[in-house]
Amino acid sequence: MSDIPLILEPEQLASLLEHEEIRVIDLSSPQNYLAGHIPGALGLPFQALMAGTPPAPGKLPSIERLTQVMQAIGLTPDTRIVACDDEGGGWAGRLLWTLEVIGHTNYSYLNGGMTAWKNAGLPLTTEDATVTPSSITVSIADDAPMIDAEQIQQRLGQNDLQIWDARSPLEYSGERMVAMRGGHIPGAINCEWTQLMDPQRDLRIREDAKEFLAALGIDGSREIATHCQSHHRSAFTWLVGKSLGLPIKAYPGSWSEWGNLSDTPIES
Ligand SMILES: O=S(=O)([O-])[S-]
Repeated sequence: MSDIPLILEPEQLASLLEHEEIRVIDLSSPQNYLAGHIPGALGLPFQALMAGTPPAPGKLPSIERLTQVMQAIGLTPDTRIVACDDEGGGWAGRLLWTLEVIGHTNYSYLNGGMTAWKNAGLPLTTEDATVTPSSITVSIADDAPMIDAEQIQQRLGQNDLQIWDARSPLEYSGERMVAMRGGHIPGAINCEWTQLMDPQRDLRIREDAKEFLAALGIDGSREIATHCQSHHRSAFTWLVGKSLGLPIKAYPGSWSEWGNLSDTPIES
């Protein structure tokens, strides 16, 4: 299973579905999942992956809760997780980022998610998937791709960290306020997450993503920290950066933390 690419096309996944180690996890809305999913795919509500508590609901849940979630999806070290969703990769990215955080790098993303799967005319089922829970224990990897507010503050001005803000231009400028304070982290580059999806190719990752990002100044010459409001949109931008081989981490506290602290530096 080790030769399966990170970014998997629908036809490639279709040919792998019979393999025991493959586990497709669908983070589509519950309605969309129930209406039809990939045979054998298990539905996972995104809330399972978020702390969910104010002011920064996008932080990681407790390690106990993460362990329960990973056991419930039957994760073992040999399980190849393939994540998909119905929105172009935000929640699927959040699952894959979480797996990377716990050191489980055996995963793929279904490129274009359920949009691409359905438009390829591949089979759907409404039958519930059954999974035998595992007894895996989970811990945070030493090299987890995570950065916190304090670490970002320490590195501001050192010129070795590039902030990639995946929110909308209005959130970035501060005209749209969804925290106590509006604006962006000083020096952050704004590249809204959906710009990395190709609507002409069923929301697959755009083929020129590397050049597109480099033209904006996100070229991997510095370590990248990506964030949004609650590390949902930025889970997709993390995944895109990862798929391009860029040195990228995510800031799960995101703007819901940074913009609600009174002493963090802000540009608007
Ligand atoms: O986390 S979020 O910015 O998508 S609300």
